[in-house]
Amino acid sequence: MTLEAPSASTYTALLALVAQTRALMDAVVATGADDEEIAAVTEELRALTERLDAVRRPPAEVGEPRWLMGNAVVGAANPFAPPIEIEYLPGGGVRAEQVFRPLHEGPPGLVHGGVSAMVLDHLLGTALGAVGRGGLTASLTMTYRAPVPFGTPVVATAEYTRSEGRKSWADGRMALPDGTVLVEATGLFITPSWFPGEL
Ligand SMILES: CCCCCCCCCCCCCCCC(=O)SCCNC(=O)CCNC(=O)[C@H](O)C(C)(C)COP(=O)(O)OP(=O)(O)OC[C@H]1O[C@@H](n2cnc3c(N)ncnc32)[C@H](O)[C@@H]1OP(=O)(O)O
Repeated sequence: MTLEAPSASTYTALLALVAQTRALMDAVVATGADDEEIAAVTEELRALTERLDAVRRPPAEVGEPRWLMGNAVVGAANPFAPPIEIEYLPGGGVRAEQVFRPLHEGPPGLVHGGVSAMVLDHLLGTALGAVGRGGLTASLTMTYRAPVPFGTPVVATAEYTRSEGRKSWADGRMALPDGTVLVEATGLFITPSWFPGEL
């Protein structure tokens, strides 16, 4: 069964809910509230969680209108997503600029290496999707050259490099706006034999 896209008003309401939830997550990471206040907020959150949980939707299939809304990197409906907005470059390849937050912390004051890998994995996959070579990540190799800061813009780019049958490769990197490379990634993606190949 195809899941319809949400109406414009539901979409707008959902974006507001997600933005508020992201703000909540940031506040939780940084809070210095005492135990009584933490317990009181937890109770309020329990009630809110029950209200939303009472109306669940089934997960979307690949290519359906909602299929990337729950995505952990770009999902409009996913508070965990940084979120990343991807730009398709005219000469091929993709680009995304983002400011990471304390929510993405690994070593104190720096972005977690797994978060960098998650973002670059998605960007590599999108670069391949853009040239009709969509697939699942089979392997991802990361090279961490310098720490990724939060609170300041970071630019990620990726592009298709080559294919052999169902296997395709892409390269990507994260850099400071002045071009200083922080992290590099190369990935092998495989179009599963079950995938019809049309999005
Ligand atoms: C579904 C499409 C979506 C399209 C979307 C496009 C839009 C884009 C937007 C979203 C962008 C998201 C980007 C994030 C993408 C993830 O996060 S995907 C989630 C993480 N990855 C997974 O869950 C994948 C789990 N693994 C699998 O499902 C299966 O192992 C795979 C990768 C589909 C391969 O299975 P298979 O097709 O049965 O592979 P198989 O026939 O055994 O092997 C085929 C060939 O690949 C080689 N191979 C297989 N696995 C490996 C490996 N790990 N390493 C090296 N070589 C390997 C084999 O040796 C063989 O080589 P040849 O003999 O042909 O030379």
